[in-house]
Amino acid sequence: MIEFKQVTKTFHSGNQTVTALDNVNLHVARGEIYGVIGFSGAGKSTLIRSANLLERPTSGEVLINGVNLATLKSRELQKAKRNIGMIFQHFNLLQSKTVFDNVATPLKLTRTPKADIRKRVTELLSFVGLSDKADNYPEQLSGGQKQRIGIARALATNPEVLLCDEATSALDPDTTSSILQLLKKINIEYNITILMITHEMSVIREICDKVAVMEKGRIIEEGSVLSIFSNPQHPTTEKFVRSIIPTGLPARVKEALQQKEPNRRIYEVTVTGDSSHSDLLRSLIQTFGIEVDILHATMNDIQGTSFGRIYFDLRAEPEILAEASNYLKSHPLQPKEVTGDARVAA
Ligand SMILES: Nc1ncnc2c1ncn2[C@@H]1O[C@H](COP(=O)(O)OP(=O)(O)OP(=O)(O)O)[C@@H](O)[C@H]1O
Repeated sequence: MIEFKQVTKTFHSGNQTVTALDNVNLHVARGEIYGVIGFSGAGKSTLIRSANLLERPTSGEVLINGVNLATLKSRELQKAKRNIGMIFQHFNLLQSKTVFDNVATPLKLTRTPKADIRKRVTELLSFVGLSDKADNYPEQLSGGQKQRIGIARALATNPEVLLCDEATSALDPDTTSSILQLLKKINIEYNITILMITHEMSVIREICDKVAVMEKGRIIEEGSVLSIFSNPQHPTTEKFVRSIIPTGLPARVKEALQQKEPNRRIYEVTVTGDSSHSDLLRSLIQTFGIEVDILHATMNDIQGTSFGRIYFDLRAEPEILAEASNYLKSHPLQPKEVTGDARVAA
């Protein structure tokens, strides 16, 4: 649906060259909500603005439904752009126009008949829950209401794609949540593909299916939200995950990790929704007659699927521990021995 192929964008200011996008490849499938997260200056805005040609890539191509917008003539380009709605951090509403006229603007530009405009705007205002605000002006609305109007306007031309540029960054947590739920509703009811950029992991956690992490113009990690949250690989990704899910261990567990004893080994296992860690622990006890203790466990929830990390120790004679260790090496849950592991104990 949206495909970035080896996209590079450089800016020149004075005698300096900034590479805002550095050979970016990204694929957003139809119907997905795809989040891109990164710290300030990572290249997120440039990325999302390249999706509708607000920025033209220096090299590489962006395809929407297989079409590279940069190759279209102006008329076709206008038509293609109507298929891509966009909402902004600061809403970008026209202050001198009423709510109704703001939502109607894209339809007036396409010379839609008046009666059709009225029908569509009325429908959209009802969809975003603001039918009673049609005659108000933007300054009479709260931030959340302004964003709802921004969303209604973005949907006016029935787009297949919605781009969200830090759409909730100016809003308080409750309002953020209600706007995110509205975006989810749009995704489900209208089957609109959503590409959003944010610097808040909580936004990704609440509604995205997939996430890409950007740093210095590159995508450093991507995957399903569950896999990124439960098993981040890159230190920057880990930092984002830690920003909403504390991963620190209690002092007593850290202490235990540092003590090496011949009759004891400590393991860490990451579990998600359907993975059965109790089977793993039971089989250790039954097969090896081993003593198993859970030292610490964390559990979290992402869009209804739970995931977490369990630290357990095994106690037995060294030969039995060696056998159990071999068994664990080939176990599908891939428990990792962390006895004396300085990284985990830090
Ligand atoms: N028009 C421009 N001219 C020169 N440099 C630019 C321009 N737009 C972006 N840049 C630079 O490109 C890099 C990426 O910027 P971009 O705005 O895409 O990052 P971002 O991740 O969206 O950051 P933020 O969250 O702060 O908006 C930055 O170093 C920025 O200074």
